[in-house]
Amino acid sequence: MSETPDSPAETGLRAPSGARDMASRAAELDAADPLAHTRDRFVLDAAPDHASGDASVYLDGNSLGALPRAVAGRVADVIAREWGELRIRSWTESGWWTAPERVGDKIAPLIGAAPGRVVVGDSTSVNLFKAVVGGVRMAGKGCTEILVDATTFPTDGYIARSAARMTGLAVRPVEPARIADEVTERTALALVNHVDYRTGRLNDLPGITHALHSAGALAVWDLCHSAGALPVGLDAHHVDLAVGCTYKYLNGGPGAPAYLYIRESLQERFESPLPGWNSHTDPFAMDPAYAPAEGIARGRVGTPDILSLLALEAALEAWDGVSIEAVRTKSLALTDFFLECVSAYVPPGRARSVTPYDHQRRGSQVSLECPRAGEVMDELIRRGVVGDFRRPDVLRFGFTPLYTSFADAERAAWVLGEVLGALPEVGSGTAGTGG
Ligand SMILES: Cc1ncc(COP(=O)(O)O)c(C=O)c1O
Ligand SMILES: Nc1c(O)cccc1C(=O)C[C@H](N)C(=O)O
Repeated sequence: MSETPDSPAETGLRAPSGARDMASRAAELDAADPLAHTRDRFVLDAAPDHASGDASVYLDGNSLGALPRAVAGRVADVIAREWGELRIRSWTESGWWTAPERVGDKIAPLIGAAPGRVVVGDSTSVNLFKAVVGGVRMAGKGCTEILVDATTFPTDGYIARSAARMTGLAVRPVEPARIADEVTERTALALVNHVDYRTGRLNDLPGITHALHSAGALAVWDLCHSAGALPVGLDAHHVDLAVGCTYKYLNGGPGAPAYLYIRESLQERFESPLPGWNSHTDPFAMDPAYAPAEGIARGRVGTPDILSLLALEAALEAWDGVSIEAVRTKSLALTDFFLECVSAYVPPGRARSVTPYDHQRRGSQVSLECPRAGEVMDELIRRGVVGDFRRPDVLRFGFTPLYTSFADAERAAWVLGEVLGALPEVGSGTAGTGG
């Protein structure tokens, strides 16, 4: 990995203390946790117990968030009453037609956006396409290139390359930390991941955005691994365009629709490359000539995926009375504590954290490099600790403050210590989830 470790925990893990005082510390931390009550808003296994392997610890909310309790009843009502009884009337009477903007306004405070700047619909990949092509169309005439985060999740790179081909620009991969030095007056925009999906590294959104603006380029952020895990501050940092999924820390469910943020002052100039009838100023005019809607609705394309969209809306109720700042505080405490438990339980030299120790650079996951990581994750899952594996050698553990407890973190580290301690005996199974 290209990451340079920056913490004691990353350079050599201490000998297993065997000390169960970490378990008592976890109990104390859980007792003092102001977000402990939100765990009941989710469907999860019973509290973890070292003596039995029955209950699982779910540390994969950075891939698929757990099911919020409010979702099943709401979806049942949408199906039985809104669809089953009201049928077509629900487009207006049940608020289906305006759901993309309404749900966008519910996500907005979590990513630091005022109302009217976020629209929900389509996948992350599709919204990346809208953002990148829309951004290039707003960039200066002499621009010849798009910068792409060299460590990006692959879909962003694929989409950026295709968008560049269509708009006649080149794509240049650049490490996020180098963007301020590499941006030039020929750069139309940079597409950057806020949190790196493999390492959990948090990129400097305010600094990179400022550097891009200073060179006259636009900043386009992928928030998949930060939205719902930490404050993003889109409006405060003058981000131009942003995109994110809702199935990770926002718990919207498998395939839940993504969202697009467009800075208010750019909305009038935003020309969607996918101008479907739902983004028309008067969709039911059925006008052959396209005229974009005012405001964020011009980020829409076609008919919204109502069942998933309304499941997401219900999922967002899990945030009632919760501030994103409180979530960030707990996220850092959880990842600190997990790293400490890993240091205590994992035999020296068996694993190395590639997640930055510095709070300013850390998202809400811990990634550990170790040999035979696929087999290790298979064994962890068999023993009830669900994280995931990314090739070739990364174990990922995601921490969702709304439902992850300190006891979860301690148990996961304990089981990891046992599995890595017995590494020669680990079977030669196949790769873990999502490899
Ligand atoms: C950073 C990032 N971008 C995009 C995606 C996926 O895009 P889509 O929702 O279109 O599958 C993911 C995860 O799947 C991701 O981690
Ligand atoms: N979107 C996913 C899916 O449809 C299936 C399995 C995993 C995913 C993921 O979200 C992967 C995730 N973005 C990652 O960080 O690796």
